[in-house]
Amino acid sequence: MTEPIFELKDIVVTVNQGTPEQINIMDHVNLSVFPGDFITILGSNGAGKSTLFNVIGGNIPVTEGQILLNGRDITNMSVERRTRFLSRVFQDPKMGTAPRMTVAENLLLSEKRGQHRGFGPRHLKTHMDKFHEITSTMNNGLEHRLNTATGKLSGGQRQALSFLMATIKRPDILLLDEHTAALDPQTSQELMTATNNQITRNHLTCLMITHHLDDALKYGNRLVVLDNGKISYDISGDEKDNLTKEELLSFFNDIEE
Ligand SMILES: Nc1ncnc2c1ncn2[C@@H]1O[C@H](COP(=O)(O)OP(=O)(O)OP(=O)(O)O)[C@@H](O)[C@H]1O
Repeated sequence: MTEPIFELKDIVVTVNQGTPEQINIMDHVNLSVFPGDFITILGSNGAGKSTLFNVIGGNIPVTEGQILLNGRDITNMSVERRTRFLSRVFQDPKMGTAPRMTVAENLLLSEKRGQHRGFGPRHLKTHMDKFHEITSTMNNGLEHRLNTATGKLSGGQRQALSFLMATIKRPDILLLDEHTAALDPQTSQELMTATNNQITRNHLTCLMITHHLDDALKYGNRLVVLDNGKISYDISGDEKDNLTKEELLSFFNDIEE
């Protein structure tokens, strides 16, 4: 049987400890992520979606429980060290890219992450063919803007660039934090299509927070619903493929009761 690439074991995050406002914002969460899983994550406002990503990314410490990467305990590993195997794309197009640097320079920065050498113009030149190839897969004209400052791109192009920067080194885990939410509906759908193509083609392991029920149903092999700091549904395979929007909505009705 395939072993999980990443595991959350009985994770508890308690805030305001020792005060009357003490509360578990992550409440005994167990999640095993398998290689190639593409998990869509839904939950009402305040359900704990960002907390889940912050736990995985090491941005907030856990109060109880264990985090494993390929069976190795990384519970107390720093955010910086986790970036060796983990990439995250945020909702805000301004995050993740340096505005004054060109598209190609931003890509080179990601390509060379963790290295001390290889940022000069000569290095950039040797990478241009590759950068042209990968940007053209996003189907939004980014390949024609390799020498444009990132701050001058459209929001959709900038998010596409953030996505490419996050995946260029093929992370073990990719976290998409509502990465299409700040875009207009059409651009959002175009980026979602390109995202899905990249993930499936490259067999990336990905967790994606979304507020769109349709996207949560359409994409991925697995769907997780969070409620009140707990995982209330975790379905995959045929069960997910056969899930209707009405059934999915009923999960939320259950939640809100
Ligand atoms: N540092 C903190 N101190 C106290 N409460 C917190 C803290 N961080 C998060 N919370 C609370 O934990 C709950 C979960 O928050 P979280 O941001 O993870 O939800 P979310 O599902 O991402 O919501 P949204 O969809 O609104 O972004 C919320 O009730 C939030 O107010």
